[in-house]
Amino acid sequence: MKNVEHYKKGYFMPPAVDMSWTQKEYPDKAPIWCSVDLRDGNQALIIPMSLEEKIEFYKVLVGMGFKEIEVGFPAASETEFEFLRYLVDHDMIPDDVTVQVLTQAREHIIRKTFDALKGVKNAIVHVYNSTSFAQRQQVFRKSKEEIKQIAVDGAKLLQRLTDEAGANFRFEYSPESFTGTEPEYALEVCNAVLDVWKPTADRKAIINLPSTVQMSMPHVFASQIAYMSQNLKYRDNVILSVHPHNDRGTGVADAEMAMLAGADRVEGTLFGNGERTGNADIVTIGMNMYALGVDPGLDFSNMPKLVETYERVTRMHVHPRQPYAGQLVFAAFSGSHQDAIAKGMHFRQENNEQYWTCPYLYIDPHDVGRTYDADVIRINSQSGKGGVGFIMEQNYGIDMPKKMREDFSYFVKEVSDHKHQELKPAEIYDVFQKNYLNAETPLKVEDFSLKKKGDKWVGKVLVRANDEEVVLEGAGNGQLNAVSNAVCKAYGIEFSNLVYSEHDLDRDSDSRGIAYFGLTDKAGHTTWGAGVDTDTITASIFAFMTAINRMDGMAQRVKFRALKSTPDTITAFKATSGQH
Ligand SMILES: CC(=O)SCCNC(=O)CCNC(=O)[C@H](O)C(C)(C)COP(=O)(O)OP(=O)(O)OC[C@H]1O[C@@H](n2cnc3c(N)ncnc32)[C@H](O)[C@@H]1OP(=O)(O)O
Ligand SMILES: CC(C)C(=O)C(=O)O
Ligand SMILES: [Mg+2]
Repeated sequence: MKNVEHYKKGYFMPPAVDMSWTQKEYPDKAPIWCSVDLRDGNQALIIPMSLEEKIEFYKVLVGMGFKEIEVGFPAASETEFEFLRYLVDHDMIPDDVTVQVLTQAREHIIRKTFDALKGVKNAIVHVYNSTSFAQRQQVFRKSKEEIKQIAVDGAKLLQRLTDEAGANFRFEYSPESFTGTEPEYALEVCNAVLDVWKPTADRKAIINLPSTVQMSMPHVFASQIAYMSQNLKYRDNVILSVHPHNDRGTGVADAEMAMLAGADRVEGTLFGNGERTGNADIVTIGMNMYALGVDPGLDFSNMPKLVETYERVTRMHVHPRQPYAGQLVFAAFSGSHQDAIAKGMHFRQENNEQYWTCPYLYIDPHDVGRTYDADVIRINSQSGKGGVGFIMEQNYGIDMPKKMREDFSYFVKEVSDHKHQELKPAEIYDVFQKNYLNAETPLKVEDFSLKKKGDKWVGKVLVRANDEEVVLEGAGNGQLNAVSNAVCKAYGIEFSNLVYSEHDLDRDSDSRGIAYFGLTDKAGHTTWGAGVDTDTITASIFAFMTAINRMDGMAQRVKFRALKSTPDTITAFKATSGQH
């Protein structure tokens, strides 16, 4: 980067302050939140929101529990002015909600703002002027005294117009570009404004310190806030507010550390919309508190709806990796993550855990209206048996033996790898069905019969092989054993390490069961099969035959042996079948 010598820090360190706030781990209560979506967020949009869009967004903010909402800059445009009038005329400001309006510290702008406020019961009039070194030097070309005077004059006019209106509006002052302002000077200006307003316990004033342009690391911003908090006049009657932007990508951290350092209030927007890189994201700040067990006092429980409305009315997009809200923020594609999540979910169920401790998921996706099925475990070529097994269990109630899951996961991986895409649950089930379920080649079970003779079972299986029908017969200690012996003897099959399990497919209305078989051949290769039927023994035979069919060299073996029964044998079998 060839121009690095063009840069140096643009902020000023505050004089030494009490830094004991650095010992706090996290804010232990929610701040007063103020949404500036409809003002700072709106002024940063390519196409600012229309009246209808602002109304819809406003309703969402009220519904979430915001008690202070900056509804606009009424002097900026007709839409901004009309929006506030609409809220007043349609009685849309609940008694416990205070609307806030922003104005420059200029007389005609302030007067226009007060025109918009007629009839409003609870309002915060927010006045600002820039105080930074750069703005004093380049924009205003005024001395520190002259800049302070702009603030004082603005403060006086707010007081006068409020008195004239017989209103009880509250006031907020922002030394805009605070982060580029010498802290001692910012303090001097804010104290001068407070001397005009003389805030009381009944009518507190808000001093709002913006990182209009973020310039430092969060601990520097927080120490500037600590300095202001510890030195402001009328401190008990001042609500100290912060308004971080995100130029360095640490808007959230600025807000969080500022709260530790003394801030009582946070201005920000949903999903961090706002000028340039945005404002502090209130969703993330609030959810960060929630995840540490502190109630943020705002309702984020239907995040998908929040995202949908936000994207529609602002025409902005929530990034898939946006904390708590992005499409992919709960998704685990990688095998080891999926395995741990699936085990974590089981552990939670089994142990009735009070606290959320599931690996890889910072919060329970359900708490923000997300689902495990669609949002958490997602399958691609990076996935493993844990994730694939979880999907099959969650979506289809299929709980394969552990080793079968592993075998299955390689099929799934291969399909995903070749298609070069994510596989949805239905596609994963399709892979299962094609590879494991009721396989009918080279041997198709057409019927079977089982009879007890003494302490043995005799099994007869009618199979179709090479397009011929053949009745196979065998005996064994159990029913399956009899069938297995019949088939293995006929085709000279040997296997060991038989794995068997079965369970109900409880999601099925016709109460079908599923059975699984794993067989290991002489070369040590294990093949798996599954069978589904309303009858357990039938399901088991299908599973067994699928595993047999999938053994190495079965097709050649069946072809080579070319077994077939006489028509008489088949007729005789059919006459006695259906007795299982
Ligand atoms: C960091 C922030 O987000 S601050 C909020 C920024 N948001 C907006 O500006 C959106 C709404 N603003 C607007 O629509 C317009 O700026 C208006 C209607 C408010 C004012 O419009 P205009 O008067 O035409 O223009 P503009 O805002 O550029 O005014 C510049 C003048 O105001 C002065 N000024 C700017 N801000 C302030 C302030 N906060 N207090 C006092 N004077 C100010 C400038 O020094 C400049 O003075 P000059 O005319 O002597 O050179
Ligand atoms: C008006 C002020 C508070 C502002 O938006 C900023 O400085 O970012
Ligand atoms: Mg701002």
